[in-house]
Amino acid sequence: MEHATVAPPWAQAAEHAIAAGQWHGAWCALLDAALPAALAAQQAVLARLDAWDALPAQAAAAQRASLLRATLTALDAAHAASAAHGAHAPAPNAANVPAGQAWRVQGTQLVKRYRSGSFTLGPVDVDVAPGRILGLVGENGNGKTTLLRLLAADLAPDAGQLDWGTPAHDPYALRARLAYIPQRPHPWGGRLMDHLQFAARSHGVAGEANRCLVELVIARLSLRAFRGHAWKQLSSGYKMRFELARALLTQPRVLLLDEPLANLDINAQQTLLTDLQSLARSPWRPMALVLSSQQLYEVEKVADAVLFLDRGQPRSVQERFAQMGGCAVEFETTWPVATLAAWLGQLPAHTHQVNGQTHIVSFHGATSAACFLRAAVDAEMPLGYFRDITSSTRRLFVKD
Ligand SMILES: Nc1ncnc2c1ncn2[C@@H]1O[C@H](COP(=O)(O)OP(=O)(O)OP(=O)(O)O)[C@@H](O)[C@H]1O
Repeated sequence: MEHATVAPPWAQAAEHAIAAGQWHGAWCALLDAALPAALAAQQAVLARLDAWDALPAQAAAAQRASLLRATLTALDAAHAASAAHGAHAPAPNAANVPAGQAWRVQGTQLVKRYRSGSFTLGPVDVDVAPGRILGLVGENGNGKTTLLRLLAADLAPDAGQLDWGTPAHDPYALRARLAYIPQRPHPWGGRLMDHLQFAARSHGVAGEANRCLVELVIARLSLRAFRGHAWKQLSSGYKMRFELARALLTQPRVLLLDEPLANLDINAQQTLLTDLQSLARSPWRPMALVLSSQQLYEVEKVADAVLFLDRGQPRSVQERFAQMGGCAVEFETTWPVATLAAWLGQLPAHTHQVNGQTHIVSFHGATSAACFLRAAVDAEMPLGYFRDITSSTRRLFVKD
């Protein structure tokens, strides 16, 4: 009896997006699958991408779906063939990294002291496996950049050990697969496409493999329309996407980003985080990803773990939540302060902090966020915004 072949999860996700008419999501899934594919498969995907761009705006959904499905089928076949040969297409990269290397980013009892000031980071432990995302949060000046620079081998720790799973005696292998995007990346000269091709070339990717890799990466990061742009012509959001494209060309195993969401509008933040999440969790080339951000809620949505730094010291989020107990809510209302205070006075034991227009109420007893919301609705409180922050690191930013 013949068994129906079950499509791999990436192909199922792509098929789902195609069926739902989510063209961008479908292309993202297909391009993620194309990046580690053999050159011939990459060329076929690029040809279909050109065909897609040439479709008239009013092209029927069925025609679009059919083009995407043909791309999916070709990629699925290419990956199945690679798997049948026991490996995927060899990465066109000069780095002499042993296959199957257990890359991760691990820091044990890391300490960094700046001689010129009184700031000390740590001791802090970090351990991020491939495919996992660690979010670094904390107020300004609490050591997020310092920690990222230690993990990026950009700063040497005063104490503690760093391990990326690569031989410590081989700094080239390490540098080749470790990508760090600083908060304020340096300007670059020339045109975007030329610059990326040069970056790929300097990582040993030449000729047609270079063209295909760069084209796929710029397509994946929605940079196709900006091929000919210079640095100063790009908005902050697209500058960040460029940095990410340049990092991806090195096929990093560890990706470290300092405030990648700064200066991005809310849609751009969400798109970038979704991209980072799917790139980090690539079934072919998973990356250990660490990012710092002030956008707590956005980071919490994608991170597997969050490290809160307070004056250079790591605070155990779970431990703090256990100590705090109860629940906490954040909301905005147009009620006058006196009206709100009178209404809150009827509620069970709580603390109330005001930050600009935003209120945070923490309950010490058994009151749940749902109870608070029900009471607010019953009182017809005008609510412009409401969030249950009981399990959010936002609570750790609240000043007593
Ligand atoms: N090269 C340096 N020499 C001396 N002190 C430094 C140096 N770099 C950073 N610091 C200090 O170390 C502390 C932590 O800085 P760091 O940039 O790591 O914090 P951060 O949490 O990333 O801040 P932000 O959110 O503002 O980027 C700050 O007090 C900063 O002034």
